[in-house]
Amino acid sequence: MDSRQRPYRSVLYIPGSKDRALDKARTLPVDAIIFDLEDAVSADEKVNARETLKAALAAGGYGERVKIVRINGLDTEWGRADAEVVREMDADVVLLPKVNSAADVDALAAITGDLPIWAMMETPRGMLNAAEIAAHPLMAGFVMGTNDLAKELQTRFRPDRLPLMTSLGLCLLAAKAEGLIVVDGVYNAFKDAEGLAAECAQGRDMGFDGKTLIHPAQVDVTNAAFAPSEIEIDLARRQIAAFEEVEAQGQGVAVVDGKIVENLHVVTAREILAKAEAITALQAG
Ligand SMILES: CC(C)(COP(=O)(O)OP(=O)(O)OC[C@H]1O[C@@H](n2cnc3c(N)ncnc32)[C@H](O)[C@@H]1OP(=O)(O)O)[C@@H](O)C(=O)NCCC(=O)NCCSC(=O)C[C@H](O)C(=O)O
Ligand SMILES: [Mg+2]
Repeated sequence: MDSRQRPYRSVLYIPGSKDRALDKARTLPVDAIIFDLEDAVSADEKVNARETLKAALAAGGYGERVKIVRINGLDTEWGRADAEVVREMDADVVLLPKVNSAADVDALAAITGDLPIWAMMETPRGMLNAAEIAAHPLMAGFVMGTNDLAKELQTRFRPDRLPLMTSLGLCLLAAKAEGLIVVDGVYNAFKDAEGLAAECAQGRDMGFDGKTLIHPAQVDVTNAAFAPSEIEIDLARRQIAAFEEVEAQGQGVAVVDGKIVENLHVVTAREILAKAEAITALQAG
């Protein structure tokens, strides 16, 4: 599957120390999993969690889901050993928390070699350096850490997320400029499906590929929000057909539902259809 079309609608955090959750994830319809060794694991459990997670990944059963391991920061007592163990794990990606600069990414790459790296974008300095972090040759994805960001920026929670908009926008710009995957932060109230749906819709409108999740109850809402809707698929098909018709007559502009359709709109329409097909293929596989 073309990595740009690969769905990342739902990216579920699982504490690396919790056997039941590690097992449950094998049955959940998520596009990717973040196996966490950082904030979801208490200090007392950190060392054991590494071995628990290594064994779970070796046992397999996660199918097509992208396997991302979030290590502790390299400035902590666990980070270096985590990074060394990730090299021996069956992981697709290593996720580095609290990335401040491209130098932080270099330091991880010196341990993990050519394993693709994703960055937690969750510090004020990371926001200011988002472009250089995104441009690192091993960087493949950004994850918004909206809890840490809110803490560092001393913001208040607002349903419209106005206090976080500058940060979300900076990371989206940097990620899109480099062709990275970029997924939105978590919605903490995991029993509030309505609030989650509203935040997913906002994230989708802004251009995020998907959302990070903390509980299985959040999966269906998120998968639906970040998949092309039937209305979008139908419009994309009609736009392509209308454009091909006028193009055959030597013209460059079609009109669909009273709106112009030019070549650039057809590019978007084709991406929507490709994303829908990729989701269908993933669900079938
Ligand atoms: C929030 C939770 C502590 C709730 O756990 P629990 O009380 O066990 O929930 P339930 O009883 O409703 O669970 C039902 C079953 O689902 C499984 N489960 C629960 N959570 C997960 C999960 N995340 N992945 C897979 N499976 C899960 C339970 O084991 C039950 O299974 P079963 O018994 O077999 O039916 C808990 O959901 C949790 O710990 N969530 C993850 C929290 C987490 O990862 N936090 C760190 C990431 S958030 C963050 O750090 C973002 C960023 O850095 C930032 O700064 O913003
Ligand atoms: Mg965080």
